[in-house]
Amino acid sequence: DGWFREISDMWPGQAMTLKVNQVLHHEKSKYQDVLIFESSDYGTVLVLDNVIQCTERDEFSYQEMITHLAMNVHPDPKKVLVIGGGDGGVLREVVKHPSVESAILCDIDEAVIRLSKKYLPGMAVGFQHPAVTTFIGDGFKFLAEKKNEFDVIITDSSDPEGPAESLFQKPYFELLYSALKDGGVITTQGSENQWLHLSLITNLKKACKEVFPVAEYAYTTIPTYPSGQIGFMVCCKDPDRDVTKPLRSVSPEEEEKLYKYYSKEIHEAAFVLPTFARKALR
Ligand SMILES: NCCCN[C@H]1CC[C@H](NCCCN)CC1
Repeated sequence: DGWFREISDMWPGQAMTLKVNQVLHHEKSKYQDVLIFESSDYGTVLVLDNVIQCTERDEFSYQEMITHLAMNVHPDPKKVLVIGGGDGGVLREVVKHPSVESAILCDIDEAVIRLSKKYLPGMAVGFQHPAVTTFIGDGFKFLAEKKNEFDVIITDSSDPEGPAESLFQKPYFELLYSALKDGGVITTQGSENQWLHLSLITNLKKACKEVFPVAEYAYTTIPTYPSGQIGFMVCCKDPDRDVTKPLRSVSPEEEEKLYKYYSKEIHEAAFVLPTFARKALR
């Protein structure tokens, strides 16, 4: 009947539905089902294994926050790694920082990169920057060979059910820790939000705290993710770093040129949780 329904046991009894004007592409890649459709009101939509990954209308919320919550709490990020992120949106945000000399992306599925370049040019623009290098492969294996190499690592993955499952467990956070230089920062999509599976976030934060001295949970509002928001873990190797406040910021005028969602006020507000969530994540 012309509607896409995001039904999943990860968010029982609820489902975002988007009106479909036209299916643009649908294929089974080596790893997942890839669907791209033109929606009536959210622009082009990328769906993997029936889970909404991003829509043109609201992707900036997620891409900006998962990137700048990390980049702006590092004093001078030169070398950045993105695990996942095959649609290019996070890369687009990373290269907004003049300090970046090298931005490397490792995504397991070439289909996501290929199809994003064709159907999501506003995000895939990130691949065009001269500082960007792209690898196709398993981020877990890629990281295992990297020691003391990156200032910031952003894990922009799909959800725990599917090819990204290993990116939500403690061994992965240990790999991240050893791939980071001193003072390095990571962000990872928090797999759920405070309205859904608070226990998942509690476990994720516990796993992060066993590896990183600093691990804080932040969230952003985004209409097309379940319950209209998504959380992030923000972790740092430096025990004295307060990740809830940006180390670097630009003027409000400059912010309005650089960002559509992020600001230094939003950075701090993102870590302020409602009482029920604050108690659960203590
Ligand atoms: N660059 C955008 C990729 C988006 N990554 C994820 C896609 C799935 C989405 N599920 C939200 C449902 C709760 N897990 C979280 C972000």
